[in-house]
Amino acid sequence: MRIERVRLRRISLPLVSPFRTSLGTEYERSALVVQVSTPDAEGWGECVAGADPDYSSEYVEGAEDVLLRHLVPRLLSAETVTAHTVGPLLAAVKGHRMAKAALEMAVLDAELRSQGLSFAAGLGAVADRVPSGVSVGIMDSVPELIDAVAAYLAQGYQRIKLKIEPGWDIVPVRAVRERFGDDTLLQVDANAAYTRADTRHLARLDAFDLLLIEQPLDEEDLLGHAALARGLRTPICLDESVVSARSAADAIALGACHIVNIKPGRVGGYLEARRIHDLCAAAGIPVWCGGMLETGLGRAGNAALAALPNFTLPGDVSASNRYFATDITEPFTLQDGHLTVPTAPGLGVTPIPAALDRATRTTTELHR
Ligand SMILES: CSCC[C@@H](NC(=O)CCC(=O)O)C(=O)O
Ligand SMILES: [Mg+2]
Repeated sequence: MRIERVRLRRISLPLVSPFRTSLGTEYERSALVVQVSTPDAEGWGECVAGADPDYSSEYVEGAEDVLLRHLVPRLLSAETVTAHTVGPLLAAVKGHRMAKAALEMAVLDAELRSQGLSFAAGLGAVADRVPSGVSVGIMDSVPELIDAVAAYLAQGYQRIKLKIEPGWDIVPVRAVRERFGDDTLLQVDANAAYTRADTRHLARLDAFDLLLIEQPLDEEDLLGHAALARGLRTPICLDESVVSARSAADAIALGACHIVNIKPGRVGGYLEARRIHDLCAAAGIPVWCGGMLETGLGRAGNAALAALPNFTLPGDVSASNRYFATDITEPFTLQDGHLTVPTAPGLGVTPIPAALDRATRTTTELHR
């Protein structure tokens, strides 16, 4: 395909409620929407980098800059581009995986739309709906947490993930386990808030029959996670540490994880996400689809990805209203605790122009 034009929209969507993690509190979602125009189809992508470089080194202004000055020009000057050649075309630019992922996602969307193929068909989905888990932030009190979890379970969510940090871990997890019983699927996510010195403290979480403990230590501390895995019964899951198939293979070889949270934006795109899925399947490592508070665009791609065969644990692919009162696409809604995998060509969704305009703060366009 020949890329004629790329349009970047910086958007902002208010969150329905503050989302607090060990990294801080978010009140609105800043993101970048990428629109790629080709003679055959338009393609849409979403950059998941947040407002601040706290989850990873990427942040929305930095992603916008590297897209405009280094990544998009490389695609506009190429004679033809396919989703599979985006990676090699951009390889000379080091890092910036979330920015690259957004561009590859838009090219993949345009390519699949022009072929009349859905993301699900293009990626190899084997299910037409996926179970939805939900991520629950750190709250001001245990009663407030209990009320929030009760509401999510009443909506049908299949799995509860609790954000934890030192000072908010054992007590809230015990309260949720005791209030909602042993059958509730429960896991925690520390966003790297602990250190190797916390092993004995984290081992106290073994009492609560958790599915996993997500990213307890620093993203670069694979040996620390391997040591922690030897000290705990609860499986270790990595998120921030896994940025590519290579890093997934290294983490598995070192015994640093039993489970992997796959996020297409974090690993450089849906194609690398599939490579990680396949590598984990070969190693007997189950995976699930993580979330980065995506709009309906990323949510659509993630629902398709989560339908691949080795995504055997409920992911953070929630309904749109978990975060947004109004999404920029038709909202994803929970049906019996599941999201339906889109079947229309490409992502299967497109932004609603009025909603996209309302969310747009700036628009920048680059042409061939
Ligand atoms: C720092 S908040 C974004 C990253 C976080 N994501 C979630 O907790 C799920 C967010 C979602 O439901 O999209 C994670 O570390 O897994
Ligand atoms: Mg996480």
